[in-house]
Amino acid sequence: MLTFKQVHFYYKKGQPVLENISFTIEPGEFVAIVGANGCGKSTIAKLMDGLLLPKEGSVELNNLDTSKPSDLTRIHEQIGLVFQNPEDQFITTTVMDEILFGLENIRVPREEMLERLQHALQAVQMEDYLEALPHELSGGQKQRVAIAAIVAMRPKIIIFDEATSMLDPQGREQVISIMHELYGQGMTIIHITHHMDEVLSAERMLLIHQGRLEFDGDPLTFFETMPAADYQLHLPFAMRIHQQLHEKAPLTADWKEMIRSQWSIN
Ligand SMILES: Nc1ncnc2c1ncn2[C@@H]1O[C@H](COP(=O)(O)OP(=O)(O)OP(=O)(O)O)[C@@H](O)[C@H]1O
Repeated sequence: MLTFKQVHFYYKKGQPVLENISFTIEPGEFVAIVGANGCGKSTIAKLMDGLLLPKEGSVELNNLDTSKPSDLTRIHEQIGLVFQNPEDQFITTTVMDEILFGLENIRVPREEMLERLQHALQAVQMEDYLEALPHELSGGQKQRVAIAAIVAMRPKIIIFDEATSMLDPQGREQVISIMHELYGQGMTIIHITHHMDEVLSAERMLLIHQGRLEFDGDPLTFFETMPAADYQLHLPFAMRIHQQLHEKAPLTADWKEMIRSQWSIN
């Protein structure tokens, strides 16, 4: 369980970025975090991981507190971060070394390393690229290797911080599908994104607006009932089309079903 309790944060005193943010994410949830540029989404990701500390309030992961230095190692073991630019994450020369590097750091036994390596590459469908050089891969493949390196560490939570934003539509779809695979296996997925079509694939959406948590709930409900444009958010494509066809008509159950089935949401 990941809990933000009345979190306040600023980089410069007198210029608050986050004010009184409280929410709890249960194990196995798929949560999208959205909001306009600069609203504080990446700051939230860094607070979750203990890279930043709240100025007031607390961030706790399974009774571990990010403000306690003695808790940080165990917090880092449980949270993996995937960033927008996978190249920022690469340290070594081959795909295999990239994944083994993290495992060596946390002293995983050799036999288990091979099993984790195989499983992680399978999860992102990159088994055939063991000896490939990460820098020579396509953008989508690089991102999948970055995800494999995190998956191999077996975190409980993976935060994807705009991890699809540099990818073409096919690459985005692959990454979203990997998120759903991991979610299906019980992992907690936190997806920070500007793509509202992707938000519909989450079961819950947190909207940050002017430093505050403005909405916490079902994404479809948000787009049906709240003025997305007021928060600098686009309507998802399917809902835009529906709105143009049936100006202001409420979404029918079968339309909702169709939108959900696009992402195989149950
Ligand atoms: N290291 C820093 N020092 C000072 N200000 C910062 C720092 N990092 C971020 N900020 C500021 O804090 C605010 C929130 O930034 P953050 O990166 O969390 O927003 P975001 O919602 O992730 O933005 P985007 O959608 O553009 O990626 C912004 O005004 C940003 O300029």
